[in-house]
Amino acid sequence: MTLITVENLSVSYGANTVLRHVDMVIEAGEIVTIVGPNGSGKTSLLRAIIGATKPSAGQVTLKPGLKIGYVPQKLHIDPTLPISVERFMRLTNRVSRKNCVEALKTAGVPDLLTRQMSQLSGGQFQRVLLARALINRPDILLLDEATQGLDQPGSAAFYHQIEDVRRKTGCAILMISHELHVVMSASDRVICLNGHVCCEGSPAVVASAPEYRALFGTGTGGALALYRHEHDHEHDHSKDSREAAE
Ligand SMILES: Nc1ncnc2c1ncn2[C@@H]1O[C@H](COP(=O)(O)OP(=O)(O)OP(=O)(O)O)[C@@H](O)[C@H]1O
Repeated sequence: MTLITVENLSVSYGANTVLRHVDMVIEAGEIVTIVGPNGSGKTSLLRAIIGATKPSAGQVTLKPGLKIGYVPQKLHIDPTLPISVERFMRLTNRVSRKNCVEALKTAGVPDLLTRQMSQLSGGQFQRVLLARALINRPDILLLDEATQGLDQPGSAAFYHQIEDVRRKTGCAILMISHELHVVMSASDRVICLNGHVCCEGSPAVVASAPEYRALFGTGTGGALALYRHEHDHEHDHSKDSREAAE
């Protein structure tokens, strides 16, 4: 079942057109990652999907009644503000304590309910944001650079958590990331964006696509291999070494 259809989408800020003719479909239950250099329009695309930015052309169609959970890039909470995890989670959602506990469990941090937000580690904080996005049982989670500020093992652990969330809840996931090598392992499909869709496909296909390599170089090919054991596809390393030798 199709959750989101983006057709011929263009987004402009004044005379500056940042997205041109973008077509994209997100199906139920899939994990899709959008990669692209700074300023390539990734956030603008997410904002157009949630209706926060108006397209200058084309359209976004959501499945009727689609429930979206949003995990922001970063959220600043005044460290002097005493607020518990439970209170934070219930600020914007009218939910029971039981629902909070369930969501924290799904996000991999079952024991944080009574902790202070200001005392959480970066990874715990992002998982609380994830739990908050899960409370209303969304059909799809949107994550905008959700691992910013985490180190590489922390990011990898967060993305494994995302895969686990998908397994447990069946929700689709659309995420933006710079950390191509880490995030790709968790993705069914990768869309490489640079004002338009440059290329798209399985992580291995995108990593070896000339358009992707032109934008990001060949460095991530080897790092992707670190995660190969989690996939049933093959990655053509002969090409990497050939290019490295050139
Ligand atoms: N509200 C706005 N008004 C004017 N220009 C904007 C606005 N939001 C974004 N832009 C411009 O649109 C372009 C795309 O920005 P966007 O944030 O969508 O890219 P991004 O791929 O998410 O970038 P990054 O990886 O740096 O977060 C940039 O050149 C940015 O300066």
